[in-house]
Amino acid sequence: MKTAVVTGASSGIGEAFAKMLAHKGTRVILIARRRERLEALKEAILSGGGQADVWQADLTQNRDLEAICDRLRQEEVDLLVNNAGFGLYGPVTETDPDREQSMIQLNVSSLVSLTRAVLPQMVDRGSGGIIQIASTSSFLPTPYMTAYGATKAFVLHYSEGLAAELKGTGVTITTVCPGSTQSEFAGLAGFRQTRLMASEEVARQALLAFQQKRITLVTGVGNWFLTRLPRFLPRTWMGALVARLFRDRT
Ligand SMILES: NC(=O)C1=CN([C@@H]2O[C@H](COP(=O)(O)OP(=O)(O)OC[C@H]3O[C@@H](n4cnc5c(N)ncnc54)[C@H](OP(=O)(O)O)[C@@H]3O)[C@@H](O)[C@H]2O)C=CC1
Ligand SMILES: N[C@@H](C=O)C(=O)O
Repeated sequence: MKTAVVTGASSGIGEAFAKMLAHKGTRVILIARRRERLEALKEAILSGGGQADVWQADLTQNRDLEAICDRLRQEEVDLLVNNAGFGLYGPVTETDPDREQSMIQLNVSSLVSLTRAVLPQMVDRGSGGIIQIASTSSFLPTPYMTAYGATKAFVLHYSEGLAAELKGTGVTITTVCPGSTQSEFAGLAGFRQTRLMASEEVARQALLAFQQKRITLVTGVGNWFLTRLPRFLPRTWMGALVARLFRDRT
């Protein structure tokens, strides 16, 4: 039986990944802070005949992160879904600096640590891979979600670089860039989203792209066009355009 690790499995896109992977016969290791949510998900998976384990952790806390990385080094991991993340909406001068640091820690540093924890064993075996959850925001400056967009730009560049480094090793990295998706994300970030895709649809497209060894996936045709705009418009225009779209989104 294959083993997949899903961070941020207690809601939204991560929960959808966990359910889908378990349904396909993969054992899933569920990581997030809210233990009761993870235990309920584990029960649902077990009662459907699947296998799941709960590893509760706050991935912004070094002690928790290191403990998870140690456990991962001792597991045979076939797939890591680096999904845990959150956003922060508002003018940079008005957002909470501590929350911003936590976001950078979770969206960037933890993702890198978890990636490094599983990669050596995958390369040694010559199999397995990682799905990294970035965003359509990875491609554009995102005024009013400025730091969030920058964290997701990091995820895209880091992961595409890694994918190229790993060519020929048997290990693949698929970076998934969702647009607005139904989950707890917008409420927690403090803004309104429009034209939402279901979390299940994001997970479904992502698993298919991973299976096809695609390097990058933008979910949805409209989102795909949005991410291509910077090729045709000056970067300063992109910033101004997104500022108009993102202003007054509370
Ligand atoms: N929804 C959207 O519109 C989009 C989302 N994304 C990305 O998708 C990913 C998933 O978000 P989504 O499902 O939408 O949002 P949710 O808020 O529904 O899910 C976020 C998940 O991350 C977990 N998480 C948050 N903080 C921590 C932490 N400190 N330690 C461990 N786990 C944590 C949460 O669990 P818990 O609170 O229990 O710890 C939760 O399971 C994120 O990386 C997000 O940036 C990208 C583009 C668009
Ligand atoms: N790309 C999204 C966030 O990551 C959004 O459109 O809200």
